Amino acid sequence: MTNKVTLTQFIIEQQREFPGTSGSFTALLNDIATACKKISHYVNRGELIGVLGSAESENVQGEVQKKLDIITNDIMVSALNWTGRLAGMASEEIDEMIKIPGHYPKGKYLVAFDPLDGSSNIDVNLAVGTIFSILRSREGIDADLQDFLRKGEEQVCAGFVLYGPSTMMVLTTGHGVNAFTLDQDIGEFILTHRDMRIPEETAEFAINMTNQRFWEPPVQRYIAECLQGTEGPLGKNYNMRWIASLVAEVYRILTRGGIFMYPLDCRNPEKPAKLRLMYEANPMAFIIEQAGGVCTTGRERILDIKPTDIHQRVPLILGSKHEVERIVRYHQEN
Ligand SMILES: O=P(O)(O)OC[C@H]1O[C@](O)(COP(=O)(O)O)[C@@H](O)[C@@H]1O
Ligand SMILES: [Mg+2]
Ligand SMILES: [Mg+2]
Repeated sequence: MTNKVTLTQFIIEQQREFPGTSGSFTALLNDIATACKKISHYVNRGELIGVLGSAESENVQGEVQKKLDIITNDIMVSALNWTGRLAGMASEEIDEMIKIPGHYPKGKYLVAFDPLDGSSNIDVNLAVGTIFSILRSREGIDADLQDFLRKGEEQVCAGFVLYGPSTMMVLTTGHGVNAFTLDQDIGEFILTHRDMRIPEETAEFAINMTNQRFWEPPVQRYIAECLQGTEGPLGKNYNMRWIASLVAEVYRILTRGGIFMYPLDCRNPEKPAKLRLMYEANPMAFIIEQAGGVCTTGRERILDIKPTDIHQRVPLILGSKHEVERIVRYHQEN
């Protein structure tokens, strides 16, 4: 690769299109990239440094935390809270909104993040990731909950880092989707995938089939039709994947198309969905739409949802345009 473009160079180039930008956004992205490089180090070393396994504690979601859920959360918080670029943070692993300590300056951005996505995979050495969503806030003032509870439509940036065979950052600032591969030799994220586009057609779906009996009729119908293959109304044979890691599923869909579903289910009326709006669904929806895909609950565009809680859960259906639109139609017909 002749001319290696680093993440910093790429963002500065993009920012040049907006006269008057202060550079604090570029600096914030570099802070996040530095934190994720550190996380990549920990994830890569695993039991060599004794970080695998359970932490025997529960998070606000009622999930037993992995040691790395806590370690990656601390890495993100300590990389971001002192920089003067943030007015507040929110994390999957912390109950309340995270305030910037009093003695640090307050900035004009908010970051909501899932420090370790796909955490059930970490002990079995499968792909995991970090997901982040950036919103603007009132500069120099401690953010409050209302500053956070804004539609995904208002995000200024969304991204995720995939810790897979290679470590990659996927990013959008509302001008398309680009991916960067971490060059471990120089410790830089290098632009390797420019302007990623999701194919509109697909014959590959991802869903946790073991939840089938809890799904609503539109999803039951769609999956039944996929399984009928060429003999069925969809007239083509489908393939199935389930990695149990949202970041890995979304990266696959960005690369070769597909549809991912964690739909509404009737198992527990208190918890009708699994994935979280602020730091899973919203950032992925921004990325998917910027790459030409569609992202919905089945009934509502994810980016139009007005959040009511930092840890709110939503049904999530995303991917190739024509396939997701079919499922939205099935919900309307139902
Ligand atoms: O274990 P299940 O039900 O298959 O769910 C897998 C899903 O849960 C998640 O692991 C939830 O994310 P966390 O690991 O951050 O809690 C997603 O990445 C993944 O898509
Ligand atoms: Mg997650
Ligand atoms: Mg997580």
